[in-house]
Amino acid sequence: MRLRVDLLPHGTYPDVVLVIDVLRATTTAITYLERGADALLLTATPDVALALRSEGMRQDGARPDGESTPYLLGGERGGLPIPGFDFGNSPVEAAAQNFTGRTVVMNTTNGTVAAHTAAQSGKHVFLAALTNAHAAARRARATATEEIAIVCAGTDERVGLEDVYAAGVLAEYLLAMGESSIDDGARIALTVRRSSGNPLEALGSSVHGARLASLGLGEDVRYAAGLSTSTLVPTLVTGDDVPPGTLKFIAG
Ligand SMILES: O=C(O)[C@H](CS(=O)(=O)O)OP(=O)(O)O
Ligand SMILES: [Mg+2]
Repeated sequence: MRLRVDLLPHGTYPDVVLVIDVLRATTTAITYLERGADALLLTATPDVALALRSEGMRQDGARPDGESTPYLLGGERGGLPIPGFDFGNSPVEAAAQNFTGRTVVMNTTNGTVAAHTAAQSGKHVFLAALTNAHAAARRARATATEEIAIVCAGTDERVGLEDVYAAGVLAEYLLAMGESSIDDGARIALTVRRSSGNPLEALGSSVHGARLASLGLGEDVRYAAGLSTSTLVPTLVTGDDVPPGTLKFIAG
């Protein structure tokens, strides 16, 4: 088995891909499914998300529960909610809601883009964060036949300490589960994990963690630092019901 860590999304992925965007997209995605969402649709652009909702309203009309569409929109630009969306990209906000029976359509600056890159070639694509680290590692190990690629989303095409740290946590778990050859990306991630303190210290010291704190979103950083608080692993599925320009993830 090969274990590979890409510090930014690039290249092609022949087998299993774990996409990480700890702050905050994959942490928030896990939370939506934890809070009962039927599915997540990760869109390529905000416009695809807005068009989906308009189309859903046109087709469905009013639903019996008084809601006009099964779609709820979550996402951000510059860390703040996108105009016309229902939610930002906050796991704390998501954890306070009940999404039963709803599909959450997500678009974010980095995480949803990384998922689209991974899905272009990956055979099995999962979303991972610190909050589901152990379950995601187990799932990857059980699924892979040749390679596990951990793909860090980064921020605006720059490497993010929070994602590399989480990749190191996943790599540690994976190496404890069986032998693998590891690339230099995995060595870097393991070194960062071992030298950056506990999860909250690591996330808090990252540029993006500090930026979120300055936006008043420090509670999201604290939430994202919760290690293996969930056993849920968002899993990419395909099928005729997946709208163009989106990736569908369900709870696995
Ligand atoms: O919401 C986030 O934390 C970031 C947004 S940004 O880096 O502040 O623009 O988005 P994500 O896609 O979750 O990295
Ligand atoms: Mg991020």
